[in-house]
Amino acid sequence: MSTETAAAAAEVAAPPPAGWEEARSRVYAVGLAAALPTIGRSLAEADGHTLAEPLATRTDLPAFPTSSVDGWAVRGDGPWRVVGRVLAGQTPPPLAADGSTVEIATGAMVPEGTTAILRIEESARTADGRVTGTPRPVPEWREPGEEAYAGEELLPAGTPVDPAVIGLAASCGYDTLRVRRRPRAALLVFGDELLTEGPPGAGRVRDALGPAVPAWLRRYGCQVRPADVVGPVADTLPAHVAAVRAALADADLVCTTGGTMHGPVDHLHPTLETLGADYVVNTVAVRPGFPMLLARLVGDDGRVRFVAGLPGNPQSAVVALVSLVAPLLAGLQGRPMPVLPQVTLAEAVPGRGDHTHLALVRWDRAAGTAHPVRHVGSAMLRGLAGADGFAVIRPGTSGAAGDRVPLVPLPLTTGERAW
Ligand SMILES: Nc1nc2c(c(=O)[nH]1)N[C@H]1C(S)=C(S)[C@@H](COP(=O)(O)OP(=O)(O)OC[C@H]3O[C@@H](n4cnc5c(N)ncnc54)[C@H](O)[C@@H]3O)O[C@H]1N2
Ligand code: MOO
Repeated sequence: MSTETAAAAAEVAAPPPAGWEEARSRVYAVGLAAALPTIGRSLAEADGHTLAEPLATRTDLPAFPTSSVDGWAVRGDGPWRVVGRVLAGQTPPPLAADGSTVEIATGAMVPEGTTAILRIEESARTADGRVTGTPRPVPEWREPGEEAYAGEELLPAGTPVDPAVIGLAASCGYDTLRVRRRPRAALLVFGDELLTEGPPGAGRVRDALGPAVPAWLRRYGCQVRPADVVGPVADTLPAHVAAVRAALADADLVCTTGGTMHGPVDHLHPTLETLGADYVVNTVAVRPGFPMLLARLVGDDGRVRFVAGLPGNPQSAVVALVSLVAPLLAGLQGRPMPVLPQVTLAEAVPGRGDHTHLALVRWDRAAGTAHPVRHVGSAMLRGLAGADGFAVIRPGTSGAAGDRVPLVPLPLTTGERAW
């Protein structure tokens, strides 16, 4: 069979593209089925991981009755005779007699027998040194279990570990957390036309994905070491096979850029076939980004790894990241499927026939509105650099101003789009 005939036959045999939402759910499900192993991490090293078990408090919170003010812990009616002092960190003896008091510091354990705490600034001393004053009617201490009872589940498994979670875990008595190992990702850049430095010209373009994709992957929780970014890989099948095989040795997810189509030097599909990969998704009915794919490989050790084929057009590669890679990584980390916020279109956005249209927009969070940006060709990155995400225009529809549509946010952190 000639090359042309073989390519034509492959086209005919190719399965239809997956719908965008169907592709996302399928990818999430295979990610969750291959969720990464759980490990113990000290609280200092847990940021960015995912809880593998629910967070349940190890004691009542607070663990003991705790004074919330500086003042006097009193028993019975005043004036009160001072019998001691209790500071934070101490275990006080009981207040045994009516008419007695101990000086107490904020955070100190309230002695048994205390009937009220009088604030220092609302107290006075008699000539013989006794304490007088009127305690406020509301208790000035925190009762054990007021925040949570011992054993109570505070956060479910699958919760991303952030500074607030770390602080809560510490206050509940944890030294380490059971978390999912963070995904290890690698990036292979394909394309002999790519320059890795200097201005583009004379048929050659700058590699825009080698520098950018690792940063996007890190924002989705991946570890990507500098040595995990390789390219441009020579446009030959043996070079592609060797590069993907080497990257798979360590990575849970290998992303590739370019070569997803069936052009004369597009070697990704033959590479996947050579390596015995199964397609989870092979093309998605979305514009831009149609030729994106996700394939799964099971190693001799039973370990499941993934190859995400990002199209070469730079904006399309980012569409593939938000469409396939984000749900895959959520599954691998044991997190819930990302829920897409709803936004109101500030202007009309055209549909793309029977394909989903992902349209770059700036998201005004205060107003809940999405504003289409300019310079959004799939080969362009100018619009992306001023956008917060993609408005989702469903197949067979177009977006009118005022329509409510889902938004796929870019994984930007606070302050990265300050207008
Ligand atoms: N006959 C057809 N040709 C194409 C179709 C089609 O349906 N029929 N689809 C087009 C679409 S849509 C896309 S997207 C691209 C995807 O192609 P590949 O994934 O095979 O990517 P390449 O051909 O390697 O590159 C496409 C384009 O992007 C530039 N590129 C590649 N890598 C980078 C990089 N790292 N940084 C910057 N720019 C990059 C490359 O130079 C090309 O201009 O296929 C269409 N063709
Ligand atoms: O799908 Mo391509 O990604 O439209 O440029």
